[in-house]
Amino acid sequence: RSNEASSTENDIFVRSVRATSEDDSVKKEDGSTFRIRTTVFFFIYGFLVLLAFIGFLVWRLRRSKLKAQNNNSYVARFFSRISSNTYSALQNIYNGMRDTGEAVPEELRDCPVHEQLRTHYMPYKKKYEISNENLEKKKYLGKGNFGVVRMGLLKMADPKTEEEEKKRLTVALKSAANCYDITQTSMLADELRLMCAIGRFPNVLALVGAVTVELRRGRLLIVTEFIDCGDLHSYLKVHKDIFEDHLVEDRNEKDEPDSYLTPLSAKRKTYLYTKEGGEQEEVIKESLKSLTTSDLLSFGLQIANGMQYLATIPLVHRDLALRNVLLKNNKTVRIADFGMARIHQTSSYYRTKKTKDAPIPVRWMSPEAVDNMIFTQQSDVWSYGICLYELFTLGGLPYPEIKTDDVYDYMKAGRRCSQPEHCHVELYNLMKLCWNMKPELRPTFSVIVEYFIEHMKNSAPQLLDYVEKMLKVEADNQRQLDDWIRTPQPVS
Ligand SMILES: Nc1ncnc2c1ncn2[C@@H]1O[C@H](COP(=O)(O)OP(=O)(O)OP(=O)(O)O)[C@@H](O)[C@H]1O
Repeated sequence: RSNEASSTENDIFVRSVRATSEDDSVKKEDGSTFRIRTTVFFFIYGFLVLLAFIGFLVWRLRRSKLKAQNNNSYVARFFSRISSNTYSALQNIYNGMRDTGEAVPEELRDCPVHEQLRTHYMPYKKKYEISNENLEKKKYLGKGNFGVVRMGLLKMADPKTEEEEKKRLTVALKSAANCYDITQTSMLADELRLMCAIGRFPNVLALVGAVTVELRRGRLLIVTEFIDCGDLHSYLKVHKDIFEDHLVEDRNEKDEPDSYLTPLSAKRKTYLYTKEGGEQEEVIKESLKSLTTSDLLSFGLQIANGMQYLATIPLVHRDLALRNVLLKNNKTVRIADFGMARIHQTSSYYRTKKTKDAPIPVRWMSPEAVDNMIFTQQSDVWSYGICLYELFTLGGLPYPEIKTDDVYDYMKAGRRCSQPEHCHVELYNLMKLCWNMKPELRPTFSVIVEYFIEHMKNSAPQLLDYVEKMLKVEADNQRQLDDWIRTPQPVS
């Protein structure tokens, strides 16, 4: 039995050995199948990756070929569309803008800048050049007589830190509506030279820089600060319904003359800055959803302030109207649009535009400017008086009851716009001074600013302080624009 038992154990042993060797051979078989499968898998995978890579290379190659073709056809289109005359005209504009380094001759120094524009003494300053790569074009903002304006983002030219690298400045980009139109490009180039000469001032739209490298191909871009709330005229019209009149009968000084400047005026009014309980009101709410007489007063002073600066250059604006004054969300304003179309008034371009689509704005123009199209600081002062009328009627049309064709005869006959409802009599008196038939008897912008300051010192001193503070902040902001265009200095 013991022999039987041991033979059974041997059998089991032999079986188990046989089984183990069978398992091994199965495992070996499995292993090699696995290896074959893996190799095939990697081979197919690698082949697919290779195919994809080749596909990508072919795509890149075709794309760059297409691009080159497009560029060539753009250049071909450009050269086929422009005649050699146009090309040399663009070359002339380009040359005319360059700084020759010559000093302005004595006799030209006090000439209005529009005169100086005809010479090469008012050059484009190279420090304003911006690399196209640092600009990103954004949405369309509007179109003027000869230019198209878009919003853009500007990258710092020479960022010093990671934070500066990421920063972007929102700007406005102005280009010619049709870059093959020599008149438009030349107006744009003149506007750029003019803006270089104007420099920076809180109530005047500031130049940030320009892209001029492709000017000989008709491409010129003026980069200005972005003023976010549109033009002042539209703002007043839209916000008419929320307007609050701060002008009240003066209850405190009944025995005093009606006005310190015009003692015989019928009404004595002052601006109210206290609530019922005697609590002090904010002079101006920064929110655009609030519009009061104080805001109108502040806008009037700011426009006069900007015009006073332009007059010192000396620059005649020629198209001063609230539609050409831009508003920022902190309620500061910028005079924009320096009347380039008017300088080119002799060109047929100007005439077709102004007679067909944009008639001469006779309601804003002084009689002598309508008569002979001669613009001076005094004709700007007349237009400023009209701006005051627009302000205090909340965007009302000057001479509303008169047809455009009859306006000239109406003002020639000595008739003027009537006193707006929300306007202090002293400010209406100022308007009438601006509308003197004799240009030499109208106040200068310096006198207008002084008049305003005097008026505010007497009736709204808090407001005067407030406006002065706002303008200091704006001057600082404009100074910082240089940081965006400052290019890396070569290491000495
Ligand atoms: N710096 C800016 N910031 C924000 N918007 C602007 C700026 N400049 C212009 N715009 C917008 O673009 C529009 C067109 O401006 P642009 O100065 O070209 O034309 P315009 O004043 O209507 O006409 P023109 O210069 O031909 O007399 C303006 O009405 C304004 O709404």
